[in-house]
Amino acid sequence: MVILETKNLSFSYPDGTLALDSISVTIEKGKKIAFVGRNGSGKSTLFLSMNGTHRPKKGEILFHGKSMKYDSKSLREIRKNIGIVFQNSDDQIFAPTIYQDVAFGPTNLGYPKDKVEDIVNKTLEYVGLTHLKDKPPHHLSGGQKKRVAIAGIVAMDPEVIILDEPLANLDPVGADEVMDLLNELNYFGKTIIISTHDVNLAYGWADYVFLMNEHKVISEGTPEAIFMHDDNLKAAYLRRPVTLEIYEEIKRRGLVKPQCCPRDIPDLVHSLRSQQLLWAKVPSEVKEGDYINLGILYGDYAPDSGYEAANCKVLHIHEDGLAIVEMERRPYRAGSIGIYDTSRYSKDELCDIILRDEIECIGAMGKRSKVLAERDEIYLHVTAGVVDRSILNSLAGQRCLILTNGGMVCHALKRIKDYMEKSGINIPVTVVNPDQKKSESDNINN
Ligand SMILES: Nc1ncnc2c1ncn2[C@@H]1O[C@H](COP(=O)(O)OP(=O)(O)OP(=O)(O)O)[C@@H](O)[C@H]1O
Repeated sequence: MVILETKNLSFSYPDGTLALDSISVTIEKGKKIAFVGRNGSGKSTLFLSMNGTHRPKKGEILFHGKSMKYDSKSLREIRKNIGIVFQNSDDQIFAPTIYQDVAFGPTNLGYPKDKVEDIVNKTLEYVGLTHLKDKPPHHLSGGQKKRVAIAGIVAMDPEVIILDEPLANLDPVGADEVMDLLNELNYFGKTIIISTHDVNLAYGWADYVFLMNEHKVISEGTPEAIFMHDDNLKAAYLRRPVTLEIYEEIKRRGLVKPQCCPRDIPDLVHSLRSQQLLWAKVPSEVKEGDYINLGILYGDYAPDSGYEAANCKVLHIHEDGLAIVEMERRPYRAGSIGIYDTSRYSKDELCDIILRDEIECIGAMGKRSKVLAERDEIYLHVTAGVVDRSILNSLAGQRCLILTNGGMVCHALKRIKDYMEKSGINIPVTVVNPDQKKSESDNINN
């Protein structure tokens, strides 16, 4: 279903600078959309047009199929439903305290005081800023300010959230936290639109990509369709994403399956091709006939087993120290992934599960789970890219546990099941503390 649309949209600034030149885009509801283009290509101007801040010189914008109007009542309605998070958080945050800042939107919408209080408290908890609510925003770090700005928009419960360069000036942990938040919002049905020059982010994250250059959309499509074609990237002065760059290099060496389009590390690992004989550099003490462990490959090697560590027999050592080695199949079971739902958190239960299941790798997704783990001194091995990292670790035989809550439980399960389906590798995965009441009622209903 289309939620937002622009038709032949053109816009020039009062000084005559043309910023948008006949832009026609269609945004599907519930999708993750990235506008990618170099500086000055028109992304920010397009976003400000999409929420009615800029009035187009030509063309129109449609929200739910209705042409945007510019009287104050219509604009208020549009801005409630299409929220923008600016690139620079200081342009967005202005109230004396974080609480007041987040309360600004809902108050302006005319909600009663107790409703505003309820919304702000829930939103601050959601973005993990409750403990800072009475602080002045200018004392916060860049990542915290970004979360306040997002909270201010989320508090109005818009259908579409637009973020201009959401990761600009954030450190890797701050960036991961913001992306976790956006994924969660999208999982609960929000349409998320971002602008970025980061091709890796757009390629790995988006469902659909628009490439912009010189005030125009020059191509659009799935990330695979856009980023596999150098012509597209050249035209927009962009580079190829790193995962594709690595894939192409190892493809040239015949080490991967052809026609893959890896979007993340698990995809890249899965694209590796089986090889029976290969050249390898071996330590000087190794003799012909020895076994050495060269690493881990799986998939084609052992289609019936979940996982395989490839041990290699050294057949011949060449005088330059390189050896021809033959891979031997040594199937092992994959590790496992447990998901612990922290909305039913109990420290004692969690510690029992960690001991009982001999968990080797614990990751936390979402602010609430991280805060609980920190409070109770549960050591977290992974705090970013938690699902992918757990998949990779479980493929290497580890027993992993993901702490998360709410809709992210289903999100993590889905991501792992999608990977299993795509790769044909079976990773045991369960919610280790299921909702008893819900499972009983599910049983009754079934
Ligand atoms: N207030 C303004 N007055 C005049 N020209 C402007 C103004 N704001 C932006 N422009 C011009 O409009 C064009 C599009 O700018 P815009 O900020 O939309 O691009 P962008 O893709 O968001 O860039 P960036 O990636 O640097 O944020 C540029 O040529 C820019 O110089």
